[in-house]
Amino acid sequence: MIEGVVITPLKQIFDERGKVMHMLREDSEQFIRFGEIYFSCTNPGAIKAWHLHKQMTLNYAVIYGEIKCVLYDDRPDSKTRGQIDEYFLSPENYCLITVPPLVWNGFKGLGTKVSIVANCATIPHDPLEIERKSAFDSSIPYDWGIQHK
Ligand SMILES: Cc1cn([C@H]2C[C@H](O)[C@@H](COP(=O)(O)OP(=O)(O)O[C@H]3O[C@H](C)C(=O)[C@H](O)[C@H]3O)O2)c(=O)[nH]c1=O
Repeated sequence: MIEGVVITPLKQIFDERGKVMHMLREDSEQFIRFGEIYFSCTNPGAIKAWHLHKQMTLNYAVIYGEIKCVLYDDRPDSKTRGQIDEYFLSPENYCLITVPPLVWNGFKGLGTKVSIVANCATIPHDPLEIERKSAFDSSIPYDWGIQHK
């Protein structure tokens, strides 16, 4: 796992009316501070990548649909420099993925419906603290196409 990334399994509480999905509480080990929560909705097959936040710690949970979330570490001082990690996130694999600043991240919508990624972030959205690259930028060694094995 990329240095500084934390995966926390999350609880869902079901009853005949529906369910409650946990996400983040102030007494969680992963809680740093509250900046903003927003929901990124991704169409099937769409790729939202690459983003790098210079200051924001991300806390992602996929509350609906399914995404492939990909992380790439190019931090010069990181023990996991050069590593790519893939996570398949959905209510069926319901967890919080905490991503520290300076780790490249992106995701692709899977399945046949819109996917909703909640981000409970440590600072409010600020376009000036985000760096972006095309999903197909050759400086990141990742192919977003489906890999048939
Ligand atoms: C998040 C946000 C976005 N915007 C504007 C900026 C763009 O004009 C437009 C789409 O934003 P963006 O291309 O950044 O959307 P996503 O690719 O879904 O990414 C966003 O959601 C994923 C999960 C990330 O964590 C990104 O950091 C976050 O930016 O909404 C705002 O005006 N306010 C906001 O709070």
